[in-house]
Amino acid sequence: MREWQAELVLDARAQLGECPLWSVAEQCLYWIDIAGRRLHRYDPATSLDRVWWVPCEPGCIALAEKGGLVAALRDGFYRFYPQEGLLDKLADAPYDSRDMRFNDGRCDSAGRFWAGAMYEPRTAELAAMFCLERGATRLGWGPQQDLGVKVSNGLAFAADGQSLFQSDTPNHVIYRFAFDAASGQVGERKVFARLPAKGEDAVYGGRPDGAALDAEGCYWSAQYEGGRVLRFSPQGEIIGIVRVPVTRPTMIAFGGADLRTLYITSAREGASDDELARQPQAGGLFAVRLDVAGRPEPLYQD
Ligand SMILES: O=C1O[C@H](CS(=O)(=O)O)[C@@H](O)[C@H](O)[C@H]1O
Repeated sequence: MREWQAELVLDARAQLGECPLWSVAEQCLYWIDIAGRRLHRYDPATSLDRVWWVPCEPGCIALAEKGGLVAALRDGFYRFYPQEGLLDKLADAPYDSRDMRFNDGRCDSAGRFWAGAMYEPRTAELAAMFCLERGATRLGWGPQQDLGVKVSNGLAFAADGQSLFQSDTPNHVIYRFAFDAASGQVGERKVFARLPAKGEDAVYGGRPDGAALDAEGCYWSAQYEGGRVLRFSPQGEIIGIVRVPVTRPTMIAFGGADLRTLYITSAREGASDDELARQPQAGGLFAVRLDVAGRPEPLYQD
């Protein structure tokens, strides 16, 4: 079992840091603070972190081939142009935004933008996954994929375009779906890995939050409330652990010139005052150098 230790690189104190994305073109890391309603751009060369406020919670972002970002905010789909600070709404949210919001999402190899939505009361498995569709005269969300989960998380697309990974955080499970990158069709779902719930295991190791696949096809999953990131083999076995000095790592991204720096976002949300006093770095951005590379993030195709 390989082990690594992540270190703080940005004391951001985000309420709910999420969705880090490495821009190969800009050599910087975009990331978001969902609860803080902010978009961020961290430049490791200067340690500067630029911030933009947005009108409602951003659930996820993706890099766009024509420049800038796309963003799934609670009330809809937007294009964002960092240079101008311009946020342009292109489609309404496909759900009742009073008790649902977008959460984790990313682009597939065909440049489609996928966004999972979570039912915030978490009292039923009502989360769904939506894919943005571009028609000749219409940009909007395709049919929702009712996933039967509470919180859609951990979205990742296999390099061969034939698998889609997704986790259900409160239910401690990671799924792998059959997927067809050419058509965007989502197929049969199978359990990829299950994590012990509180009380089921001597030491609670957290629950599967955001994730990414590395160049060897291994799935790296941030363990919310577990203070670690787990590396799973393609067969779903835990083969590596990154220790994080805060309880709530939320999502990861491979970055740096060689894509061998693992960036980890984290959260303050849900932590007690006592916990925050013991973990003042909660909500920060962490990093660790690895001996395995990630893959460049697919870009959204306008
Ligand atoms: O991605 C997220 O997951 C966390 C974990 S859980 O749903 O509470 O188990 C959640 O708190 C957060 O709001 C969500 O963005």
